[in-house]
Amino acid sequence: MALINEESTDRYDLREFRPQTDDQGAPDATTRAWMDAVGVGFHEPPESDEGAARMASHFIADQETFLGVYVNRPVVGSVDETWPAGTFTWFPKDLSWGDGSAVRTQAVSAVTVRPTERRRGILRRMMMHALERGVEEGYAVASLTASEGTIYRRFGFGCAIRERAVHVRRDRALPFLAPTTGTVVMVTTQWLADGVGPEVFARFHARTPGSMVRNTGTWPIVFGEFGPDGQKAKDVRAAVHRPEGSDEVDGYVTWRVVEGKTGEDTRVEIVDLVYTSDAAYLSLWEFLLSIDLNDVVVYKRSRLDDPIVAALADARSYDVDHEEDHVWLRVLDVAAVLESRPYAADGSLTIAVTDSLGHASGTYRLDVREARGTVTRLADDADVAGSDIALDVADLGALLIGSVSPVTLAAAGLLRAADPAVAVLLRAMLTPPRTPHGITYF
Ligand SMILES: CC(=O)SCCNC(=O)CCNC(=O)[C@H](O)C(C)(C)COP(=O)(O)OP(=O)(O)OC[C@H]1O[C@@H](n2cnc3c(N)ncnc32)[C@H](O)[C@@H]1OP(=O)(O)O
Repeated sequence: MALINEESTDRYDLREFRPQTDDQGAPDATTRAWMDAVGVGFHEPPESDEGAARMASHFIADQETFLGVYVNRPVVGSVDETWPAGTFTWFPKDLSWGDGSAVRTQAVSAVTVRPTERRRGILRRMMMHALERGVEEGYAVASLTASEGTIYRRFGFGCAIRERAVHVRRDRALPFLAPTTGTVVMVTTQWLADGVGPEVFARFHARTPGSMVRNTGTWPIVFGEFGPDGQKAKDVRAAVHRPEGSDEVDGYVTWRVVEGKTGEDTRVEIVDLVYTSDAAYLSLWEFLLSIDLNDVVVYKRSRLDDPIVAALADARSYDVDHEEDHVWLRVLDVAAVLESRPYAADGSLTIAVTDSLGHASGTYRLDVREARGTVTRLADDADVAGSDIALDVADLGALLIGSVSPVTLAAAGLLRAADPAVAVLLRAMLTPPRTPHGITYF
């Protein structure tokens, strides 16, 4: 397809800035224009003034850095006079290794380019700038959740964790094959939001490989304070689980019931399911499946190895509707990220990393003793032929959480192992403390 607008090297101006609000809490003109442009990119209606003020306060709380790409000499009357043609943001976000430790990632979001300016290199320019700034700011890894599956590999991102949208038919699900323990009670969403909910999430995050901390703006949505449309969500309900004989909440669920039209299922849709024990996860599912006057329980953030399948009276009541990529990781500093994660087995191997953008290129030696890794940079270039393992930086990102196996990547032709046993060793070393589960989009 021909470019809609003529190519011109000085057509654009890239600007980096922090979101700002005035005395009344309203976003300043530059911030508001950036937000409106993001809305255009994602086909969302403009925010009300109240919604825009709330969102701007969240961006500031999350320490976001905005990029805007502006059209120089805009045509009179065009939106280019106020809105950037390209938008991009990054901010710090911890990724949990599941043993209580985490690595700070450069989280990337709100990537949009206006349709009239697409495929003219605006995304590439913003990404190059952001990753260079990420290196300057000391990030070992960048992260994102993607709108499409084929955009980000070219920039060195690999899909490190996948997720499933599932539904469970109620009529064949219960009783579970093994009895559950503890108690489930309904609570108000306000009570959860006031402290218990975020506190339970913090414990989930610490013990769950692949969990990412939440944006400030995620909390009001999971507790029904606002729906995705910015209006109060009156239909969100909540329940918590406590272990037998304990006052401490070890899991919660929020959900809404969506009534089916004639001939359609009525659905219990899980909004947020957060657990700090297997018992809590199981009991909350059992509770949801026991709610009368509906046909299915729907969950969009299921992990690949879901224990509910084994627990159900009839495992065929569980169906996967869709599976796709969840969190993508882009290694910026190989030594720092590999030294930040725990390991499940000792071992030593050399790894050659190719990176078309250069940030992670090199040959490295990873030595793991007593669950901690030490990385030595052996060469600036990737010694592909002389190393135990050779792979692209995107595939190193894919391996990081331990959800994707090096043996699988070798079978896919993406990882070269001098000896197949080395891929098996690396798989054992990278085994996460428990099944990775990401439940947070950003
Ligand atoms: C983390 C997030 O925010 S995910 C959200 C991403 N945004 C969206 O999906 C909103 C709708 N889409 C858009 O706004 C734009 O089309 C974008 C942001 C996806 C792409 O912006 P553009 O400025 O057109 O991309 P740009 O011209 O810089 O292209 C860079 C490269 O990506 C490729 N590319 C661009 N868009 C896509 C796409 N949708 N799918 C696959 N490849 C793509 C280009 O072919 C180009 O490849 P090359 O450099 O290897 O030759």
